[in-house]
Amino acid sequence: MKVAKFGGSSVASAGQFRKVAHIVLSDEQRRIIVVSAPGKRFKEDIKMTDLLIQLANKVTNGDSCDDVFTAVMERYEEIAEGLELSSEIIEKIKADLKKIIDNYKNEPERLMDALKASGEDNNAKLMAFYFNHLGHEAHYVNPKEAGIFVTDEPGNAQILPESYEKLKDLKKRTGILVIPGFFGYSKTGHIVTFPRGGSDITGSIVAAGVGAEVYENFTDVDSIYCVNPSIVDNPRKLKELTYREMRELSYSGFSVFHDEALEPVYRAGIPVCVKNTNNPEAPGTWIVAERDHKEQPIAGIASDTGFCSINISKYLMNREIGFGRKVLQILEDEGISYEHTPSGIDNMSIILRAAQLEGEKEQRIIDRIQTELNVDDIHVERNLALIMVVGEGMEQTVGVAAKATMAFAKANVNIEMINQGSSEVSMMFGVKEEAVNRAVKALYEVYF
Ligand SMILES: Nc1ncnc2c1ncn2[C@@H]1O[C@H](COP(=O)(O)OP(=O)(O)O)[C@@H](O)[C@H]1O
Ligand SMILES: N[C@@H](CC(=O)OP(=O)(O)O)C(=O)O
Repeated sequence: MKVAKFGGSSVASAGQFRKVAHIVLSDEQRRIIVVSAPGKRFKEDIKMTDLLIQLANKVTNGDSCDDVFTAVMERYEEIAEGLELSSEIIEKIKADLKKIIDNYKNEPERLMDALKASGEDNNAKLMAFYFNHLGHEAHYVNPKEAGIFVTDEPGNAQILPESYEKLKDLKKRTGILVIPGFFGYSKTGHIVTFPRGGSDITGSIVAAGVGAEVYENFTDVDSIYCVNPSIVDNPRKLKELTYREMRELSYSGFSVFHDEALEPVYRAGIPVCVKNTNNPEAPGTWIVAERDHKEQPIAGIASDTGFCSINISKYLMNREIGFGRKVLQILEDEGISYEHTPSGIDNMSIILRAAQLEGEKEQRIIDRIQTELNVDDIHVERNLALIMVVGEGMEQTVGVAAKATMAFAKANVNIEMINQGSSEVSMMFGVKEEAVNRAVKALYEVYF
């Protein structure tokens, strides 16, 4: 049995629905499919999830929301009409949306999650309806019925382990099962969404639950490339990646696959195949436990912007037992997660996503570190980008770092910080945001 997830771009229009049906029906092992909400049809288009977020915000703020409601409905109408489906399904979707707004209009967090989830939920209903219309047995399966139980953290759900036992029952069912991605149910029965891009997570959970032979992740590119194709034209395609490599790369900027989607399939030993809905004949990229890395020690280069660094100096910091813990405790008190903490004898830097450090919070943290730890200097450096060079062969290959520093020098990029050694498969470089694409291109030249 195969579990196939179709991303937003794969289910964005009637034409894309047809391609999905063709792919699913061409292999009888593709028994369970997970769908996202309609994604972008063209570059400037708005994803359904973003429309639904706008809708939730308007309802919460008491603003008129007729325009966004209409825009949401138009997306489904366009798909249903293009597939020549009866209007009955559209009426159901409209009624469902109205009910959500009515039920949760005074609970902003629940409203947001329920509306976000409705994007995938209604698309799954539409997809199952389409298969039926084509004369095939297909069933929409709600995540509660499937057994996807999650923590009650709105917008940030995590799977509860007991889900896996219940998910096994899906194997007994007949026909094509269509499950909406992106959300599960809390133990108290509330809809809770995964982080953005989380339909990949649903697909992985379902694949692990039913012990699928493969988890196929259908998207809009022929493969995973060794570098983001919007930075380098026509980069090298990757045939294979290990789970470890993919986790590091997706966490650090390869948005094609969600980093949290690897854990369930990794634990269950299920290979992932990333494929293109628009070109299903292409072999795609396999994510597996091990790969032969002799020929290609470096798998990829990922990058992301929007980081900052809290730089702290204190003379004799090295003698002060517990200094690092106290700094991190202050961040924990403020609910802040950090990425890296490079340190020297009298210095420590904490690198984190800049969006977490805004307004009063920033000042409060600086004041606390200053007064409670009596530091000599503390300042925040903004506009940082992180670049991650990732590869299983990195440890056994001499000169990986040297190649990178040479490439940076040639491209006139100043390295703000380096972190190597804590992960066996990656090396991190911090650079100024304005230099990041130049730096990535230079790295691509030396490694590929
Ligand atoms: N290294 C990479 N390899 C392939 N695609 C990448 C990479 N890094 C970023 N991407 C982007 O990921 C996109 C696919 O992911 P996403 O937009 O989430 O698709 P979907 O609509 O299938 O969920 C690609 O169109 C591409 O722009
Ligand atoms: N629709 C959700 C979840 C998701 O996974 O979407 P996509 O498959 O388009 O990345 C989002 O936009 O975040």
